[in-house]
Amino acid sequence: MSLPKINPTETQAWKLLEEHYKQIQNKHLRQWFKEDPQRFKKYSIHFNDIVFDYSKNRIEDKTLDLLLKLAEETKVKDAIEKLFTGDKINETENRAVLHTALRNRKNTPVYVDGEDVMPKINKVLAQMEKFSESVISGQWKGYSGKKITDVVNIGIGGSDLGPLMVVEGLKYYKTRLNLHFVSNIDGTHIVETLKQLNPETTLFIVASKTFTTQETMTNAHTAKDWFLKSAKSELEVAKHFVALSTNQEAVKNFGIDERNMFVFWDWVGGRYSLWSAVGLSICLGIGYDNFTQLLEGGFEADLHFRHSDFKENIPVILALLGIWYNNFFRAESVSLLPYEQYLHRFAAYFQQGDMESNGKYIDRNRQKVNYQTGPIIWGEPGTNGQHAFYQLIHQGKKLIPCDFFAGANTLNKVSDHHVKLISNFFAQTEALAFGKNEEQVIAELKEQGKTEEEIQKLKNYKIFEGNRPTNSFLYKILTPKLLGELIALYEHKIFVQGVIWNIFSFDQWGVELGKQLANKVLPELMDEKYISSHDSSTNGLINAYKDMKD
Ligand SMILES: O=P(O)(O)OC[C@H]1O[C@H](O)[C@H](O)[C@@H](O)[C@@H]1O
Repeated sequence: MSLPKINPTETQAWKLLEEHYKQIQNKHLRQWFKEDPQRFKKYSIHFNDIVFDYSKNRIEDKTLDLLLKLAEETKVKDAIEKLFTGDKINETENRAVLHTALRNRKNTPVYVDGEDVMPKINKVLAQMEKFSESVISGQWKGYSGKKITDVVNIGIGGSDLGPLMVVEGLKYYKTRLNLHFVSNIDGTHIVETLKQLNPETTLFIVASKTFTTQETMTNAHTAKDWFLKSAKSELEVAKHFVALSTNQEAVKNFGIDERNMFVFWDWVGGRYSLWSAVGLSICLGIGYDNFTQLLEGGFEADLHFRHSDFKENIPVILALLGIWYNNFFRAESVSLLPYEQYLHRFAAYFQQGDMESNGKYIDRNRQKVNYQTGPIIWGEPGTNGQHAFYQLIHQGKKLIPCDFFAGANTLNKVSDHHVKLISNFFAQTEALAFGKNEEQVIAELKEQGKTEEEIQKLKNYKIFEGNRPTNSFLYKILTPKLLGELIALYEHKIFVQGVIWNIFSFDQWGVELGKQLANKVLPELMDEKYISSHDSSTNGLINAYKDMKD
């Protein structure tokens, strides 16, 4: 059974939301907060150690009722069950979507084509535990008998961004190993990484779901050549190279011992794979126990998502608010702003998670949609962003809904840094919502002793309209479990939006054309002959390249 194929704009809820939007589009958050002092209580959800406050959104009870009705009419509840029970909801690739099974800590059976996948998941987890413990403890030795000190994960996209974000995010829990990530085909990436490393003490993880990705294969070969220059014998490769993949044949052909292969399956999407064998670099970076805590967090968020009433359901509410701004206010982007330096790759990770999942214009009926789908995701950690792009969020012409994240406690207590950090977080969401009106600006300028003329000259520039919506995630402290929760909540937000937009969130055909054309262009760059087989711009650039290169 597949997902329903309902055009959301044809639902009754959508039409009512359009009407409702017209009525409230100019209403100010100041007004809403004045009318209802209970807004925070009403529009916030507590889940484990997280307080999720969505009261600073341009909504009222009716908005939420209609959005929930939209979820009902587009059959989100059924879709959630299909996701968790191994239905082949990735229809264009005829695959189930079961990253949730990878973190199913209760171990209840999950079936794909009649087979319970839990035993094989557990087998790989046990392999990951044993391997990571032996490398961390130093029992695993390199070819010259030394302990491993550095681990290089070679992968790209989902085989890079997830583990990189988590290893950075949980650096506080670091093991003695130093983790490095090489993704780019630009040789600079691997060259600069290898410069710091000793082949005798370096372990390479080649992470690729397909084991055919150009970047990863090229980097893996370069790493192997570099290693063999010092190790001299192919036999030593087994001590320094492991593979994470679904493609056993290609791993063997690369020369990696099958015992050093950690498998996963076609029902794990690349951008959802950090919970699978792709998490091996996480196990090495923060230890297996912490990795299981991350899984535990993901699992608890899954239970919350699957079983909570939609009114209390963080991913569902996040998704509906996103649709409210994306499709009715016509906002084009969402900014993710962690006030937590460790989460500096969080937005980059969800750029792939969200934009590769929902950046689509063909619906589940194979037709072009007549409404907006996935937003642009971007962001940087606070407070850096405040000194860079917040000007546009506060006073620009574009509406940019923002999600803020911060811990009530820090892992690095140093003088009064944390309390200052947090004061900025609270202040920003307050400023965005309520702004500063003309009266306040004039009073402020008067107090500064400005003349009437000076006040007239300056005042318009100093007014903040406000009414900029934000969500806030305040959590107790950043732990592996907390990060697992946050990631899974956002994964499910993406899922719910894809269901409502009637698109297929788990394929990524849009990345193919560029790859195909690059393969066509590559041989054309190999000689000096000018080419004329493309359009004039592409020909011009290729021929200019031929003139310019040494
Ligand atoms: O893990 P791999 O098979 O090497 O794929 C790496 C990446 O390749 C492609 O560009 C896909 O769009 C991504 O979803 C994927 O994560």
